[in-house]
Amino acid sequence: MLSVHTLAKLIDQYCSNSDRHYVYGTAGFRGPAATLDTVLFATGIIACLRSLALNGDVVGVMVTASHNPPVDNGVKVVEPDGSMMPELWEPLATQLANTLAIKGSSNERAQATLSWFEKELKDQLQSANKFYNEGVVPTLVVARDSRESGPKLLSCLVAGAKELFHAKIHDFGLLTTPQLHFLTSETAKGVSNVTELRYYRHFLQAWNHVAQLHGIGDHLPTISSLTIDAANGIGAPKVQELLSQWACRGQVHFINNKWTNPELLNHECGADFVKSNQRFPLGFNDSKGLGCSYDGDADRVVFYYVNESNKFCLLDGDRISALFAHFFSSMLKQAGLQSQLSLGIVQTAYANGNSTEYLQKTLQVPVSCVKTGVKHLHHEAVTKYDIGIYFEANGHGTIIFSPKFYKVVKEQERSIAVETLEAFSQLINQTVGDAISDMLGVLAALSISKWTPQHWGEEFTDLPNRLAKVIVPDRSVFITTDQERRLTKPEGLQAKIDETVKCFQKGRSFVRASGTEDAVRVYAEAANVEEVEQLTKKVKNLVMNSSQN
Ligand SMILES: CC(=O)N[C@H]1[C@@H](OP(=O)(O)O)O[C@H](CO)[C@@H](O)[C@@H]1O
Ligand SMILES: [Mg+2]
Repeated sequence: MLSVHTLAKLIDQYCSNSDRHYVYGTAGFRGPAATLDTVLFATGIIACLRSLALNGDVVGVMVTASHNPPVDNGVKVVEPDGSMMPELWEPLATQLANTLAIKGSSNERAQATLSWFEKELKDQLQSANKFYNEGVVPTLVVARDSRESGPKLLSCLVAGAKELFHAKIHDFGLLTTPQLHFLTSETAKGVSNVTELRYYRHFLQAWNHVAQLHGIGDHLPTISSLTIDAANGIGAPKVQELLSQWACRGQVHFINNKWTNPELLNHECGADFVKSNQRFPLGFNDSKGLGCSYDGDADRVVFYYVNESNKFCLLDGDRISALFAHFFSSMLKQAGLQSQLSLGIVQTAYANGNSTEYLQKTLQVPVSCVKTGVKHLHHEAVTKYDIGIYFEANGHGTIIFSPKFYKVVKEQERSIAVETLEAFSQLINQTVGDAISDMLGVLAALSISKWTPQHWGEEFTDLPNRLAKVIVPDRSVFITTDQERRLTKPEGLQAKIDETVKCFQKGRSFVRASGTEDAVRVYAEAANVEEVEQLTKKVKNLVMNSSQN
């Protein structure tokens, strides 16, 4: 398919990083930007092979490291329908990046890569090979977040895809991650000349529809103001663009919107900072209104407000699930569809125990627990429910509506509730969690339910909880089962955790290796703050001791 000489030349030019080990994990490849050019080159090839395996269908590529520090970057590949690249392909991406990065001359690296192609293209990638030989050209849509390293890294990806595959590439420039997912899927549907404007038009139209059904004019009825913290990331100009046409824009303040200053990205602001530190982002001073924080690529959102006792109250992913669960069960009842359409929530083990109890006992909505990582939540929501609501506690999530949902709703006699269900399925970006679209969804649900932020926050009380990290010599020895809630290895550790947890009221704790950081995570919750601190400390010690043995 290509000569050693050509590939070696490209390696010389675009793959300065070698003698490293890379893994395509939960969030694609991630790491310090200076170590990633080979990875980006490899990802260009993988994206092209994926497109070829789909007979030239559109594959998306997003260059971002989300909430990570500004010096990091990363990349992930998106399917034509806007979902993540299938898990089966992840090891291929890992192998290719590591083959291109072997220690050796560019000729040796090129040789190794070509042998890998020979071997792999004969097995898993047969269809890609077939279409390649038939002259099919891969199609990619690409974009990046606001990081300084983005343009250079993207050029490595584009070089590989163009020189080796003559790929057709539509470069959208700067986008949020969910915009890229959405526009990939629109392009794949065959819409011609897809531009960024399509995204804004779609979500504004959906908002206007919901607003008109419920008489929401230019003022959100249950909040006095909305402060948006865009983590100094790419979400800032994008949400500003969308909201410039929004009827309720008069109520909005922006903070941390200095996206052109890359050093400020995620610095003391953004969804991850707010959720991890349980405090306001820098610059927040709206004690009467509702605050919301996006992460660096605007695929996560959390909300917060100040209560009467002047206390910071976080409304995280679990709360967003709870709000939507309440809203949709009520709409289904009003539409008389509760027995025809199934509604369910998908959480991970990190969901607060009281949120699960509220969903199951108070709202009587089924809850599934799956492994960490959006792809697992997404899969469960798609396969199990007609309206599948999924949010990680950190604010990443969306709602998925099944084909049956659309069929049933279409056949239904028109009513406000039926039309609201329909309009909401447009207001939510179903391809992936989207801070901007989720924010509009939350504001609509609050307005329609007549819930103030306080009301939302007081539906249930979170159990005190802690999320801690332990650095161990080798995190791969921590093997889990039962949706990551229990350890099977290191041997004996789970029994010790169980013994410890028993001593705490409402105690729960679990340990798992992070998929995105070189660390083991320890989660604990208990009836009060003192107990949760103690429980966390004890379990952390157990983890540390098990690693020393
Ligand atoms: C506890 C936690 O927040 N874990 C995060 C984090 O995964 P880890 O595998 O825990 O590192 O990054 C993922 C990707 O962004 C996100 O999906 C997930 O929720
Ligand atoms: Mg993100």
